[in-house]
Amino acid sequence: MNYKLPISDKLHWIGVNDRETHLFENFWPLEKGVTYNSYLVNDEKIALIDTVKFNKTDLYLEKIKEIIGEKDVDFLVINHMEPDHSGSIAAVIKMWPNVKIVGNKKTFGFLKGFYEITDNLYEVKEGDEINLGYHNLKFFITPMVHWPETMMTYETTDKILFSMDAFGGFGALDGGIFDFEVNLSFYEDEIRRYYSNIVGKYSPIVQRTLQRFKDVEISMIAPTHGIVWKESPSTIFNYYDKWSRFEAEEGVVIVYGTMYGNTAKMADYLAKELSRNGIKNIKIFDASKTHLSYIISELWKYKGVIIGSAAYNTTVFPAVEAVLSKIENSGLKNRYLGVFGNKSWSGGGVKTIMNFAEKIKWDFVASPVEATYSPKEKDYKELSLLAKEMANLVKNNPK
Ligand SMILES: Cc1cc2nc3c(=O)[nH]c(=O)nc-3n(C[C@H](O)[C@H](O)[C@H](O)COP(=O)(O)O)c2cc1C
Repeated sequence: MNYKLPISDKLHWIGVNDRETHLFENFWPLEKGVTYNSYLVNDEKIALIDTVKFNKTDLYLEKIKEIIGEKDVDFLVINHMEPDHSGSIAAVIKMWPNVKIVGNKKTFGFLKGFYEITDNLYEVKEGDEINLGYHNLKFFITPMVHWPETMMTYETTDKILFSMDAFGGFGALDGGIFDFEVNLSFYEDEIRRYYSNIVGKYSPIVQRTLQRFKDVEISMIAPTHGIVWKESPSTIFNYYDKWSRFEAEEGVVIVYGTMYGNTAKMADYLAKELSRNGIKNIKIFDASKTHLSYIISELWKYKGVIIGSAAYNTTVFPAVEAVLSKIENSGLKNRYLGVFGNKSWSGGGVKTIMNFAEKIKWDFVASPVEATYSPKEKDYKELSLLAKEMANLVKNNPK
């Protein structure tokens, strides 16, 4: 069986699709799977760039042998030690015991910690190069994008950036591996879901890292998940630039938690009023129904956010609490925030969201609207005001 899928003369994509795993990092839904991308440089010297998760090791080794036959692997470059990429390192060493393990100082702490691997280490520092023949690898140390040991490998002859998790996304590859071979809208959404949930917390560092690459010519971006950007690497580079600056589009996301539907009624009313005020991109999410990763992804896209909750044991509804906690942890900035909710006695939902609002320091819009038992005429009037003010702000003030 021929697994070869060259991406240029001597360079092969030897990634694998994983459609069995339900949850990435045992938390993020993988409705359409994920890839673990690895690359093989079959030059005078042979190098692997990153490996794959342990559940795909056999297939991975088979792919390498299919291309290099009985030859030896000279270098294994480890851009990132997260186990979905480092999970086959031990198997590679077992198969090709002379392989030199290329990483930075921090990489080797992880390598010993996870796998007790301490031999044949080849340490690289910022700007170091390894010549393989035609291809030449240069290393950029990029700590905290999104782990301490992360680095990127730049191939200087053909100007290819092996960017590890940066620029990657969820979604298995169903045939095409390049940007020009696939329906991009699906992958772009999944790249934003990946960015916002996995990398987004480190946005200020991502932004500084992007600046370092501003003057580096890049003809292809080859990440460790998802598609390879060959036709238009600037597209994904510009998305990352925008997302890491928290720049957002005109639109409003409404997230709510409800038990018996009264808070949902308020959410629908808000959406109708936003629409009446000219907002076209309105996304409503029941926090119990939609996994928070999809909600966070939309929050990263749109300027306006309205969060509502029924009171629940003196606090906010649990599914909304999870969203608030994730937003706070992600460090998302520069959004407009409206708040609403429902109670039958002490309240607690709106109060908890207001505490969150104080901490998060987004621009607060109108007064919070809290109904009792169910929304009444007075509450609807207040919701109309909130929607109107939100619509004006997101339409007129770029974020
Ligand atoms: C398990 C549970 C806990 C609740 N805790 C509170 C509470 O602490 N304070 C309060 O005012 N209402 C509380 N309520 C009442 C609801 O918040 C209230 O009836 C609200 O109108 C429900 O909105 P919903 O129809 O959107 O679910 C609780 C209801 C349930 C079922």
